[in-house]
Amino acid sequence: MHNPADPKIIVALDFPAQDPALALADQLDPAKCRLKVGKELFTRSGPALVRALQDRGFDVFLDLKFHDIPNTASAAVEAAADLGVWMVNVHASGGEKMMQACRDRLEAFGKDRPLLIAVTVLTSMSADDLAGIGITDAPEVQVARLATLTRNSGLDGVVCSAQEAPRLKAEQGSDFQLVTPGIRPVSADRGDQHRIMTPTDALKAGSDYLVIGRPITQADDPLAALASIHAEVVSV
Ligand SMILES: O=c1ccn([C@@H]2O[C@H](COP(=O)(O)O)[C@@H](O)[C@H]2O)c(=O)[nH]1
Repeated sequence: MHNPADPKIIVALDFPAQDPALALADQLDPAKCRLKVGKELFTRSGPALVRALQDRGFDVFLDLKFHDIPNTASAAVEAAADLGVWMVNVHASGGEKMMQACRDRLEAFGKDRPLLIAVTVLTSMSADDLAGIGITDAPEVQVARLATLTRNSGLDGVVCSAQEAPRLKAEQGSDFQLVTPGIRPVSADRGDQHRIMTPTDALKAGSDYLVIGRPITQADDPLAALASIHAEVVSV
């Protein structure tokens, strides 16, 4: 059910500089969406940009997908927590020891710690792409395997496709958070995304948060695009 205190839409600010990112943020309402800062924008604009978004009242998901040895990944997660982000992520394929080290490093932050989630199988990947890296299971099977590893490592949830949400909610429980990119309104271009779903179908399938980038940021009228998606999801 829709909870106005917990916006479900996370707008991916995939911009090459801070000016267009802040220009869009200045038109958005933190009560209606959260914001995601990924590799491109963070590499160009860094922690100052994250603080500028937080100063405007936004929860920030720092989507840097850390994947490294436990000591390095956990130190990076701690740095994200020091920044006061709402959510941070690692790659589940970094393994249980890496994920546990990241979770342990956040304990010192108590109730102020960010949500820690793990990427399972990128939503751009198909079964053929997985086979290309030596994984012959279907994407849904590999996602389910990594979700179990993630939950057993004590993390809060996973990044997956909404297509996998029904299975993950059944297997991992309703409290295990599902963050789903690959969201495409009916008429939107899928671009490089493979495992996609519409906003309404994703929420019905069990997604907790919808990550949406180009259908909003590349629209002729980004505000109208977001308003249309928002109107669609508040009625689910
Ligand atoms: O599996 C994943 C993990 C992360 N992403 C990120 O989400 C957004 C999606 O943007 P769109 O423009 O709506 O495709 C983007 O920042 C990705 O880095 C993902 O797509 N899939």
